[in-house]
Amino acid sequence: MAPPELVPTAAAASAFTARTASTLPRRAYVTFLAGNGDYVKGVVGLVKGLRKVKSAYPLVVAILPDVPEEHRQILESQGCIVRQIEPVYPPENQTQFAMAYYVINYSKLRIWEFVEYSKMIYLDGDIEVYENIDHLFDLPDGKFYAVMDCFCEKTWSHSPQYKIGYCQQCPDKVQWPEELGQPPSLYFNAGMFVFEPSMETYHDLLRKLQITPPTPFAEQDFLNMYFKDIYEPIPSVYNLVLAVLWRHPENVDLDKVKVVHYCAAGSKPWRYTGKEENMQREDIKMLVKKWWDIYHDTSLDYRKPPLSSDEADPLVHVTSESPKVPYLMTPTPA
Ligand SMILES: O=c1ccn([C@@H]2O[C@H](COP(=O)(O)OP(=O)(O)O)[C@@H](O)[C@H]2O)c(=O)[nH]1
Ligand SMILES: OC[C@H]1O[C@H](O[C@@H]2[C@@H](O)[C@H](O)[C@@H](O)[C@H](O)[C@@H]2O)[C@H](O)[C@@H](O)[C@H]1O
Ligand SMILES: [Mn+2]
Repeated sequence: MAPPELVPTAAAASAFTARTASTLPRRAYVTFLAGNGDYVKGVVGLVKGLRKVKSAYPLVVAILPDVPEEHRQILESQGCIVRQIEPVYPPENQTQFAMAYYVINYSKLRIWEFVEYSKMIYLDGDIEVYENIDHLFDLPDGKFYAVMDCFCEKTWSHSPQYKIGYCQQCPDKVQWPEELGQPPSLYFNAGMFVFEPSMETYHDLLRKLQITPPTPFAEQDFLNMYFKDIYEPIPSVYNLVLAVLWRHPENVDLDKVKVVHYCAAGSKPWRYTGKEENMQREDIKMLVKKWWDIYHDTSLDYRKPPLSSDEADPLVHVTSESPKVPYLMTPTPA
């Protein structure tokens, strides 16, 4: 039982509830952070980019336990909502992932348990939002929205698509040979997607993961299998997979791109050296500078909003007969 001096009056309680109900962000962006390395810079760049485009929704960061306290504090100081999650591992396997570290990306699946939000947009930490995309939250429920990937990079050299030069970005260039059966279903890049958290889906994902043999693109392959029937492609302006710039230049108008995904080898801005293939392209150098301009822009740093009147009043008028509701984080009276 909370001590009487801390139970708010009915008026304060209903004000709190009303404000919470109207302002509780039933929608949020969410990203994923693992390890004690430099991806935390990616997440800081992401939250500052969302602030620059005046997004109305917060950024939740699902962090693994191996993210150091110092990185958590950096994220909280930038206004992120930090949520610790437990790792998710695929079943025992001998799979060669396209990148060895992809095995940690299965932990992304934990975001389906963030059911305090009705709709979320997942963004990798190596993504930057350059134009407001809040309108994607209004897409109809019941579907899984994401941008189609590209199969032309060496990372796909294990696949039949790559071997015959087939890519969904240019389906008419190379016909899918009949002897290979059906062409592959539309396949999305899992660095950005619009989804609805749900405990039922969450438990089903984890259950199905344990009986699904892992494949080279780890959780991206798994999510494509799982959401195959409700996947809805959205335009590539919402997730420019950088390789498309040189693999399918006819499919890109950089002036219209809203979201850039720095997933090409050597393109992570905070690690950029310019040495890898394609990294000396003028458009890549421009996009890397664009990311750094946001990262270094102190005007985009988080500033706590001024407390509203009743929040500013350290002691919300309390009496003992008020209903018990979670009171504001008012400091205990001296
Ligand atoms: O050491 C790592 C590797 C990956 N990630 C997270 O997992 C996402 C997916 O990895 P990555 O973007 O490197 O994959 P890519 O899109 O380049 O294939 C990253 O964006 C980060 O959000 C992380 O936090 N730490
Ligand atoms: O764990 C698998 C990862 O697979 C995806 O990255 C790939 C994919 O985009 C390929 O098409 C590219 O060729 C490749 O460079 C890039 O790394 C997602 O971006 C990432 O979030 C994550 O799901
Ligand atoms: Mn990525």
